[in-house]
Amino acid sequence: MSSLEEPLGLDKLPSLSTIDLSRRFSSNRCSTSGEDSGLGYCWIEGKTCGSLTSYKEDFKEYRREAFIWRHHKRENTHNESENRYPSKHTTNHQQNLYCNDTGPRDITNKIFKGMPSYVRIVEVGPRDGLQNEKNTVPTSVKIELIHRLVSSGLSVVEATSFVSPKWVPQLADAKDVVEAVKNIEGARLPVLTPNLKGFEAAVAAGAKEIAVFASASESFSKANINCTIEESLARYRDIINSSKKLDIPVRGYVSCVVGCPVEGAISPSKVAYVAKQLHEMGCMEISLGDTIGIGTPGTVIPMLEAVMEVVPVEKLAVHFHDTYGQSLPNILVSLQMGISVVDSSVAGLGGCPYAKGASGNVATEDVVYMLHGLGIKTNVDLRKVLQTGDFICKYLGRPSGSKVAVAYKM
Ligand SMILES: CC(C)(COP(=O)([O-])OP(=O)([O-])OC[C@H]1O[C@@H](n2cnc3c(N)ncnc32)[C@H](O)[C@@H]1OP(=O)([O-])[O-])[C@@H](O)C(=O)NCCC(=O)NCCSC(=O)C[C@@](C)(O)CC(=O)[O-]
Repeated sequence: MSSLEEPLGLDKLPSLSTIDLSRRFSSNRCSTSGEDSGLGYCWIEGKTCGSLTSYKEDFKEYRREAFIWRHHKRENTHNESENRYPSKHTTNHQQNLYCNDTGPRDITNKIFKGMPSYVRIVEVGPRDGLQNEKNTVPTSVKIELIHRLVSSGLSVVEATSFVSPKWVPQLADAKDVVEAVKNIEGARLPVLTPNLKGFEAAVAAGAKEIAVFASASESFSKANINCTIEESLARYRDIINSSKKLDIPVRGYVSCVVGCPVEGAISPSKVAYVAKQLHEMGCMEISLGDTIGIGTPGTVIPMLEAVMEVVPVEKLAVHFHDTYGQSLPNILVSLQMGISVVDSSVAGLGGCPYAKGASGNVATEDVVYMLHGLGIKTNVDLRKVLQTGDFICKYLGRPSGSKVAVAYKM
């Protein structure tokens, strides 16, 4: 059985016994019989039943309970995009994609208490995803990537950076990109600016939302933007003063919130200090970046606790690079702590050119798959994100960094 067919083992998680129906996902039970188009029957009582007949028995047994939930889900998915559910041509793995969308929303167990019902995904692929690419990606490809990401339902797509082309040659076409996408409807298209020069260039090109980026590590601040943390905060106060006059919202990033490629572990109090400064100067949201992807829930939780002491949780976002494969558990604990904005990159693209060893961001496809599996809404069409990841990976000539994308193609 492929890994995707392994039961999720939800019944093995601690204290899950309180769930009336500890349901287990198994792809061989996602029938395409059409008996129930896609709802409710992918989660079967935690019984091992491999055959179709036992599935049918299970299904009858839960049809009643599932009815209310199925009816509710159907209402919610009424206006979802077409081809939402498996057809007879759908492969087994592709079925999983649809079945996973039926994750039991009514998870009552305490470990899921307080989880958001909706998570906003901030797609950073066109910026963070491409900035580290060695070979120049044509402007036309970047523009198509942004269009495709927006059409998948992502409501925030970070488009580019207005930084020195000497420092980040890949994004030297920032002006052309913004001029080409600025009128796209249905999504916010923020751009990074490290100083007033970049801010003015971004506004002139038509940018309507800005992101500034400080660091909790002095060494990384110097390496990345050639100034100290305090100097960067002073620059950002100037940007925010200008942005307020133009009614342009500004997001603030804090990089190296867990570790720094030079200094190693970063203290949560330092992260909290920088986040507080950005919040108090007027950033509408603070994204906490594990730039080199070394965080685990064991280090992310204390960092978030420290930051949440000084910045309201609803103003926070998390931004995990996936170097050690810890992004999804880090995101899960972040959600459990009340955060509901998650940054990710299509196909897991990305990495900061000034953070040695930083791998790509967590893949948008994998984040959406996990969230939908928890019954958390994202308004994102996973199939379209997969197609977009396929598009950019084909252009870059390399496999996707998304596990869901790899499984989906099997
Ligand atoms: C900030 C600077 C410019 C300082 O660089 P500097 O050398 O100190 O700047 P300068 O003021 O001395 O100017 C040097 C040259 O750059 C030009 N310049 C100056 N500013 C700009 C501008 N905005 N746009 C375009 N050009 C600019 C300026 O005009 C001058 O041009 P020259 O006279 O040499 O021809 C440089 O260090 C820089 O561009 N750094 C950006 C690096 C970067 O983008 N890193 C990746 C960001 S990702 C990240 O930070 C992490 C994040 C956000 O993803 C979250 C996470 O993962 O943790």
